[in-house]
Amino acid sequence: MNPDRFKHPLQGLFQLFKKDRKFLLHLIFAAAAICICAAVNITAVEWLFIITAVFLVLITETINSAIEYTVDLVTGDYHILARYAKDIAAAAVLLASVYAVIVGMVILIPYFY
Ligand SMILES: Nc1ncnc2c1ncn2[C@@H]1O[C@H](COP(=O)(O)OP(=O)(O)OP(=O)(O)O)[C@@H](O)[C@H]1O
Repeated sequence: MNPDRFKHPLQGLFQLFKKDRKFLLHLIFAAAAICICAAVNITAVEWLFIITAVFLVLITETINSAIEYTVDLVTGDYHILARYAKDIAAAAVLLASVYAVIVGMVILIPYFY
């Protein structure tokens, strides 16, 4: 098995931790959500939804960062297509985050009322 198969993705994650504060922020929110879910003892199916939501946000943020690097590599100056590409990539993160908030609310609110 090629060791680079893991080496390069792990280097990518390291770069994300180093340069992308939003990725770290998402991780902190995810950790907080997971602690609350563990405290109220949610069901296995509910865990699946929470974990899916967490990974969806992290994956979209990862792809968003890759798109930002690629756009910056290709365009030095302002370009409307660069703006569209970055804004649309950011929109993917926003949609995933909205999904995560909805899932969190639907699952957690009943535990508090
Ligand atoms: N080369 C460019 N040409 C036109 N608009 C750009 C360009 N680079 C960035 N922008 C605009 O500025 C915004 C912020 O871009 P930036 O590269 O700073 O990413 P960011 O602040 O890390 O964004 P995100 O919140 O999506 O991670 C983009 O969403 C886009 O609207």
